[in-house]
Amino acid sequence: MNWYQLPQDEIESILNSRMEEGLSKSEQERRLKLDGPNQLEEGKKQSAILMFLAQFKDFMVLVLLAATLLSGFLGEYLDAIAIILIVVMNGILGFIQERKAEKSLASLKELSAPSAQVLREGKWVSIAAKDVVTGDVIKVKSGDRVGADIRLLKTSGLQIEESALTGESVPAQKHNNLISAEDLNLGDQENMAFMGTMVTRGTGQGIVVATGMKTEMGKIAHLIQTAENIATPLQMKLEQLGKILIALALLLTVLVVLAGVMQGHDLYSMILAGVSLAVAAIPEGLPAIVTIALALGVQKMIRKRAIVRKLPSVETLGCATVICSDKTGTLTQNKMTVTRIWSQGRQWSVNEEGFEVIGGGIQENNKREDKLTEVLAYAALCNNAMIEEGKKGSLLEVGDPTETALLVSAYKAGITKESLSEQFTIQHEFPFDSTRKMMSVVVRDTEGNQMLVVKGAPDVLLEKSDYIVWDDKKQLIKQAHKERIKEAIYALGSQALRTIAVAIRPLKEGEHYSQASFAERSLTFIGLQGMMDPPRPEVEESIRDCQTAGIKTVMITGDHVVTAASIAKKLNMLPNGGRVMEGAELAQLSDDELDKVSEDVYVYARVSPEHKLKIVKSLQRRGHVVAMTGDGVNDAPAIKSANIGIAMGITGTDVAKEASSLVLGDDNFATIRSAIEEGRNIYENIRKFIRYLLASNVGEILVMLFAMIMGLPLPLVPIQILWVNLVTDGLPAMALGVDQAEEDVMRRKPRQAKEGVFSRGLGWKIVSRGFLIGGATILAFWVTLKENPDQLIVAQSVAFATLVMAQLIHVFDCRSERSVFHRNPFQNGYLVLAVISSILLLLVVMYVEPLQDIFHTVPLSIRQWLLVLGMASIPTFALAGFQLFKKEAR
Ligand SMILES: Nc1ncnc2c1ncn2[C@@H]1O[C@H](COP(=O)(O)OP(=O)(O)OP(=O)(O)O)[C@@H](O)[C@H]1O
Ligand SMILES: [Ca+2]
Repeated sequence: MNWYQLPQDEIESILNSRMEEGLSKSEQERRLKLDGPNQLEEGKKQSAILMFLAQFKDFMVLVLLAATLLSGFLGEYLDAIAIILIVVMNGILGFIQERKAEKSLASLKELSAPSAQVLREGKWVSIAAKDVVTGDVIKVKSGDRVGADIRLLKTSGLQIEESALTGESVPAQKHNNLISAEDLNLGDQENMAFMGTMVTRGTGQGIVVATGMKTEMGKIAHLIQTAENIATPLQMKLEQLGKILIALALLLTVLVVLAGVMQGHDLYSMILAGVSLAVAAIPEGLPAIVTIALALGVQKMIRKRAIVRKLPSVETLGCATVICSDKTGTLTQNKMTVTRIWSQGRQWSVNEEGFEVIGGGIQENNKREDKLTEVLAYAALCNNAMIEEGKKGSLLEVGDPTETALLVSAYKAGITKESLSEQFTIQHEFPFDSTRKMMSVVVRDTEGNQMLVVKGAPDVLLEKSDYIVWDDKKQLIKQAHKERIKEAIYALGSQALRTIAVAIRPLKEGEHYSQASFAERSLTFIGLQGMMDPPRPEVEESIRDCQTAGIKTVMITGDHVVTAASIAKKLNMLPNGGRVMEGAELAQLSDDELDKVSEDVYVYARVSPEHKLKIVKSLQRRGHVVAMTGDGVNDAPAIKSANIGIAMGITGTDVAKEASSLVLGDDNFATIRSAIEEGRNIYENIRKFIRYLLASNVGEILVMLFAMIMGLPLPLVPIQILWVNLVTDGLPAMALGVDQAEEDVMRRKPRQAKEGVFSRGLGWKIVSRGFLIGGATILAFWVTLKENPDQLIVAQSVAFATLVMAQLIHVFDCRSERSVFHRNPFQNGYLVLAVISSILLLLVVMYVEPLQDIFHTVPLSIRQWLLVLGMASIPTFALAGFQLFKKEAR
């Protein structure tokens, strides 16, 4: 038996569910326990223990452990145990960092989980797709990803793209009829919808027949294991860089060992020191900290309602040079109110009380004219929204704001859907789509006359009109009429009003069309309604911020040119000399022609979603990094090709969201701005700790190298090197990863997408500060050794303290691209805490007696501490002070 061969009643009885009712909440919960969640199983995750052990698989760590064991056998128990402890602690630190990174990534995935519409005891509710069970009555619409296997029992123009299952990329037409054939393959089961496929058109309802791994998708799921967590470009660059750094660190270490042996140090202690140095100098923590910085930044973005779906886009965000944004709902509030009505050359203004003729001066409040009634009634008839009288005379509105606005204007004249339904029954609907820019219904009145009622974009409707009602008579439309209508459209549009026109066509008995393009022609033009959609208050400032940040903002809208341009002006998006281009013109231009002008266009009006792709491509050819918003199925290609594809969280379809790398939880333009700011900041933070970590490592290596070259004894013992690495690489580096943005991040030009890790002077800063850290430390060591020639341990303690303090001071310098004097050092509380605890740990190993033995330290005198602090300040303040001096001198 196959589901597609069964009639509705049999399916209902097998699954114990009814199409009109759906399941109850308790029944759904029971079945969910029985069948398990409606999810495809993911590949096995690495267990915690394995992840912990993986921290030690590093080659140099193994060498260190081996060398330590050797020294243990040779009787240096204390040293051996201490080294092993530090290595283990290093492993724990790495483990915690990696775990945290993974957890944050997992919670990100959760956020973008899809939902489903199901019937619960007769009421439609939205639930998480993973809670859907067999027997659930479920509904899908254009733009949805199907959440389970469904036997379709009601469909309306439903088309589903099933390439994920069948390989067929042309959408399949679906219906709800019984199919009797045996052994149909999935592609031919036209009354079924399968999990993971995409609805490209129409709507459908049905009963869920399989969930989770039992679905057709589940059966092949092992073939398509999700390969998520792609590394970001920066992570990949760092991985390459990591290899170079390892090689470099090893090379320098070998150099240190060789120089030491040549200077007469004994081979064994040099090797142990060398291996410790290599372990310390290899920045093994870098990838994990990068991930943490990315993940924490992303969580911060979520709090600002920007949900990142693809981690790499966090980096790209900071490089954006153009934002192409929808108008309605993103730049404006999508709260529509009809304020003007035009019909037969007469205009009314609409306010709370009612209608008022403009220009004529005659108050006709509450006295309805037929011309007015027709425009209002037809717009309410061809309408999918609903309004209900709520408490205290307020109106509850459900549906598309454009449509509720039309219901409200009709309501003000006493026309409601209920009163209309006494007169008309709706027989068929051609739903609205942004390409046709209109919607129509076929209605029959009480006398049995059929007619088509259309509402939509006025300029488009006018093109399709052969007649007009003028002087209350239907007549052929003349040029003069058209001029009057165009004037009216222009007048409404320049007041930033969105315009909707209404038209009709009487149908002959039995005349019926299955396609909108045949039905919507030879119309009779009735009138216009103009509605206000105020700009979102925060948008103007965000647009200004973007301009200061070197980012161009472009409006792309399906709305009329004049309306679009006048809103763009209000928002300061349209500079003097900036161009406004219409979709029709855009469609005519070749790619080359468009490239010549796309730089100057700030508003694209009356565009179809398909045009967005053309705009993205052109801007990209001009070298732009493009952020592009969208919500519908046909926005998906543009969202995908944009460098940063942005989907609307509220109005967006599953398809758009899946194509996107960023979802706006509130559909608000201001959120894009915040995301870009955060994206820039995350990248800067990553640069900050790369700079800090690498400069520290360069310093560590150079101390040893200088000592060997100068023929001095070892300035640091292995355990000290390892300790420095553990303490300074851990907390302070992580605290830099969550540092506050510099005040001027949004006043800089966008970063070049191709820029290298070390660009903008970072490489120089690392080398110069590392050199100074190494130099200052060796100087402190040398001075102390001169004073106490036979007390190496004192000089080593001074070197140890100097190296640590130099790094802990330098960490504050890393917070700014300019210099340490530009920022308040106490602003980042985490960093202050990290530094204080590191200093305490330093004091502990220097002043707690049993630890002194292990760490080869002795307490220092005040004079020696002054030396330590003086030397440790040099790397940070010398250059910064010099620069400050230079600036002041200028
Ligand atoms: N529900 C509807 N029924 C009929 N016509 C509509 C409806 N919604 C919008 N229109 C008309 O179609 C035009 C294009 O609408 P579309 O949804 O493509 O873009 P938009 O909402 O105006 O702007 P944006 O693209 O910025 O969201 C509108 O200007 C309006 O005239
Ligand atoms: Ca280090």
